Amino acid sequence: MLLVDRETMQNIDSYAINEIKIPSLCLVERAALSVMENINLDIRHSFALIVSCGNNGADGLALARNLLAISKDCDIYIIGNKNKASKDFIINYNACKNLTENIYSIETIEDMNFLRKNLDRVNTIVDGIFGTGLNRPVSGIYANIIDLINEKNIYTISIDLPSGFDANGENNYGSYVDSDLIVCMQILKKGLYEDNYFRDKTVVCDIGLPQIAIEKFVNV
Ligand SMILES: NC(=O)C1=CN([C@@H]2O[C@H](COP(=O)(O)OP(=O)(O)OC[C@H]3O[C@@H](n4cnc5c(N)ncnc54)[C@H](O)[C@@H]3O)[C@@H](O)[C@H]2O)[C@@H](O)CC1
Ligand SMILES: [K+]
Repeated sequence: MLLVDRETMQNIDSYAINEIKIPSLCLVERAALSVMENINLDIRHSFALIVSCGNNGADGLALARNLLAISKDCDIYIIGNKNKASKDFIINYNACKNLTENIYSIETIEDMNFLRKNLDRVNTIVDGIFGTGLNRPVSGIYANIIDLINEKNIYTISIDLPSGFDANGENNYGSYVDSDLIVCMQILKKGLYEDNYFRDKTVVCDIGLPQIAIEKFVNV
């Protein structure tokens, strides 16, 4: 079984994008579609997509765009500073803005209260807060939102990793999303494999990272 730690996955992503010149946006789109393929769209009609402004969030917004395209009910909640967002995030954010008015920034206690109330109207949460970019324990509003997701007991799909959970499985990062399903991109992360609880809830999906990029950093 092929496993990677955070640094190796970041090296593979970066080699594929910067050396092989695969557009990052294409990988994000594949990531989003691979999550979509793992959603039972016959029973899941209402979604809360909770994202921060990195590429895990870009995957989440690309998924929102694709769900909106088939007229699914989507509320999008953004945490963090959009001025520092990744370019793939911004591209998908701009498209989402033209597809729905239900996009909310979560910054204040009032925003949190709104989120707490509004989450009750959906039957599915998509967690696009952190993936392999997580490099320190979550705190502040990020921890509060993760705790709220867990409190709600709504079916929750995490993109790549449960947000707050360490890809390397080495550090106890405090709060992390108690996901029902994790759609892990391309290669299983070591931390998920080593965690009995999450391993059984994880599916790994190909997003088009080429074998030569993988073999450069992993003994296959
Ligand atoms: N272009 C790429 O590199 C691709 C990335 N993909 C997705 O993007 C994810 C990685 O994206 P990013 O590297 O942008 O990072 P993330 O989106 O995982 O995290 C966003 C940013 O949060 C910050 N951060 C880390 N720990 C934090 C904490 N505790 N509190 C607050 N902020 C914190 C970091 O600056 C990090 O860059 C993957 O897990 C995957 O879902 C895939 O879509 C494939 C392509
Ligand atoms: K996530």
